[in-house]
Amino acid sequence: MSAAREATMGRSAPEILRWSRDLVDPALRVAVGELSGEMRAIAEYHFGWRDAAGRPAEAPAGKAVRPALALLAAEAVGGGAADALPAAVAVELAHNFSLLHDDVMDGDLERRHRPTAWAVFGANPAVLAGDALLACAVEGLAAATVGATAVAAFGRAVRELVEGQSADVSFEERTDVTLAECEAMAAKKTGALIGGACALGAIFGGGDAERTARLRRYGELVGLAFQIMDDLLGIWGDPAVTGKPVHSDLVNRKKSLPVVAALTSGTSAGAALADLYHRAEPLAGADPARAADLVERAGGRTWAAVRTAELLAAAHAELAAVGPSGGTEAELAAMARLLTDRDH
Ligand SMILES: CC(C)=CCC/C(C)=C/CC/C(C)=C/COP(=O)(O)OP(=O)(O)O
Repeated sequence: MSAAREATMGRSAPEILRWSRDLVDPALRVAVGELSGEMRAIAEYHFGWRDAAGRPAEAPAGKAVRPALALLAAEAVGGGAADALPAAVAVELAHNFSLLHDDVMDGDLERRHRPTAWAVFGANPAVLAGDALLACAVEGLAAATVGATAVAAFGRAVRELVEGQSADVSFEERTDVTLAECEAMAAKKTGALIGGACALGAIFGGGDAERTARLRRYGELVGLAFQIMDDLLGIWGDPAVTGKPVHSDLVNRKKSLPVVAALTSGTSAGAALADLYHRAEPLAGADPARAADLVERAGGRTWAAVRTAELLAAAHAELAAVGPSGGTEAELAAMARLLTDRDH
């Protein structure tokens, strides 16, 4: 490890995100710059680098947690962050592919405090821009020298992400979703790419199969806890901070984890929530606020806190078994805390 790197050990999670962004942003812009015409305009709008008219902008960007985890995972196995740049760029491109598609599928009009890309450019162009980002990610990985293992890890993460999204969509039509099914869905929809970011970082950092698998597992566990937090924000998040409408998941009757925990709680509040969720008419007026209250009273929020603590403990055990080099164990632990205790 370089002397410069040794001097930066023990950083806070916000410092890590800033460090990662400084490293990754230029490479991400180059990758997106490979796109042409409308695909590029949409991608640059979505990333916050341009406005809808194509003028340079500095709109609120995503948190970029996946690239930071990829860089830290490379360091955890004794490699350099710079070695893992292609991994960091690939996972951020794949993440944004999924957001572009997700907004179309959900009909969401706002993301990161701005109109969604599809609301500005149309659904078909936004879907294609997402596809183009995914293709860029594969191109970038293929151009790096680590070979088939990295491409396979990336393919697995994206396949599981899509499988998770498919399960999520299928839940919309069901009234009997179990908590175990919901967790399995979230583990794929969100855990797989966060686990994939850690695995890819480890591969690019020269990690062996065992440490790579442990870092993947760490990411999957943290990713599931991250989704639980995301679900809490979808119910109780402050729209001014999240950049999403108030009670967004409840308005759409999303079967998020705290909601399914409440629905399957066997409590009278859970039964009242089921009546509200499963009736024919959409939630309107005071319904979403009432649903939020019922989730709370049925124990959905308490379940989320207990499960998050369990997942973090399991994640830290994986991390300890990796025996990360330098101070990366503390830094990965700091990232896990930031991901699961956040307001946006
Ligand atoms: C195939 C397909 C359409 C899949 C959709 C999968 C999907 C949208 C999963 C949700 C994952 C998630 C918590 C996103 C927010 O990430 P974040 O908080 O890191 O977002 P940011 O980049 O805005 O910070």
